Amino acid sequence: MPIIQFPKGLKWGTATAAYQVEGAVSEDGRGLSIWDTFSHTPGKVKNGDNGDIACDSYHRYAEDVDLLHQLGVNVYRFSVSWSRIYPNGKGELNPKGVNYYHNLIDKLLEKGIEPMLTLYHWDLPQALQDDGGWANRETIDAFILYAKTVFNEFNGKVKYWQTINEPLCAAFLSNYQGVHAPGFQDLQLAVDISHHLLLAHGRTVRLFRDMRVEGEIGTATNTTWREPFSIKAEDMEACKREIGLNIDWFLDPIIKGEYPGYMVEWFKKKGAELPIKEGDLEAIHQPIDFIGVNYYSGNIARYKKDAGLLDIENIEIDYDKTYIEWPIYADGLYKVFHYLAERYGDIPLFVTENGACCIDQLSEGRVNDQDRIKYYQQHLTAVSRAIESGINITGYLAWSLLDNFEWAEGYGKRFGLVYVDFHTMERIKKDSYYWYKKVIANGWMEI
Ligand SMILES: N=NNCCOCCOc1ccc(-c2cn(C[C@@H]3NC[C@@H](O)[C@H]3O)nn2)cc1
Repeated sequence: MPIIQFPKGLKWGTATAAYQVEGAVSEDGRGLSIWDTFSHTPGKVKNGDNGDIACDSYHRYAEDVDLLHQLGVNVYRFSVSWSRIYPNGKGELNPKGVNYYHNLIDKLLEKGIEPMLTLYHWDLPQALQDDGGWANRETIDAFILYAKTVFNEFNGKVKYWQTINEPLCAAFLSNYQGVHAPGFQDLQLAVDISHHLLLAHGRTVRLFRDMRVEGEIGTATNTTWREPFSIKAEDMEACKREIGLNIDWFLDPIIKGEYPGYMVEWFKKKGAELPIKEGDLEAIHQPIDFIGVNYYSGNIARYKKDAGLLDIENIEIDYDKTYIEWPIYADGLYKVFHYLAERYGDIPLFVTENGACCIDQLSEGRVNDQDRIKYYQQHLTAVSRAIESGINITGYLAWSLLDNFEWAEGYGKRFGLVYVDFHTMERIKKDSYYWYKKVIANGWMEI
């Protein structure tokens, strides 16, 4: 059986996010977030699911850290709930919220696990949304206050930091497609918010440097791949737009100091213009220590006039799909790595999310998720191919440690290495957990 060897220094871990796992939404002073509002709005989330309890990780974090320790990871990525720290987004600090994250981080460090802290994973305090949310530039100031507080509290304990998770989703799924909180459908609003999220990112990185916070700070970028259906210019340009909205739109301003012109023109044609003010691009254009790569899927695609935002249609016939209907296309991850290296140079790439949604049948206390194991084998092969090609990949985090609240899909879409019985909160290690544990321990995998 051939094996694939990984470099000794590659960091291994898993990832979660506050609203998806914590629960305890009204406990110890936490304020409401836009996802509390959105998930309690009828029709927004499948089965009427919400994050009120989720995986109850707020009370069970020690158990979760034990699962991480037994798994053998050296990094655990989680996010801080802004409205636990500042229940109204700014103003009065909530010490009990701060204390929860000290307890979580201390427990991780006790077990020799490096925390990777995401400052914003979509759960904007509702009080700030009531004042216009990310459409209001003043929300950026509130974010900087929040970031400063988190940096002050956890500097020295946390060595890996991420600013804003998947700004494509936070801007466009949330304000153009309208399928995520707060649920607007307005392209100009989405473009405005994408710019303000980049401003928040850049000013946070500047603050991180000015405060001399220890460690590394980076992004958490949606990535996807589109293989042109043909070599016709219209097909290739359509694919470039899809990849460009995921990657170029958010990383060019950070790394190159300018937006991708072809996308600026595309949005202008669609009636949306960037709200750039004097000094904005300089504020965004701050050196980062790594690009966080969140990859799930890709496919063949071609130009189709007036199809969606980007005049593109997916041709998915060549691929098996996961249970969330995303095509399985591991070669796309390999191409994303090369795309990032060619476009942005040798900035370290850290895979901060990759994983599969599977049906996951619990039978006699076991979940035989061979489909998820195969997904990981395929995508870790892409990681190894890229590393062997000279791409600077420093870590790999599986999404996710636990089955959790998968946003508008609710709890019916399971991504965890650990099965969660949402009636009892029992955690049950899936076969993929044991498989991943072996890969981490050995530093290689059989294929
Ligand atoms: N043609 N139009 N394109 C422009 C608009 O694209 C629409 C893009 O849709 C998308 C894009 C990305 C996702 C997605 C979901 N997850 C899983 C979560 N990641 C963070 C963590 O919380 C996980 O739960 N990762 N990525 C879904 C839908």
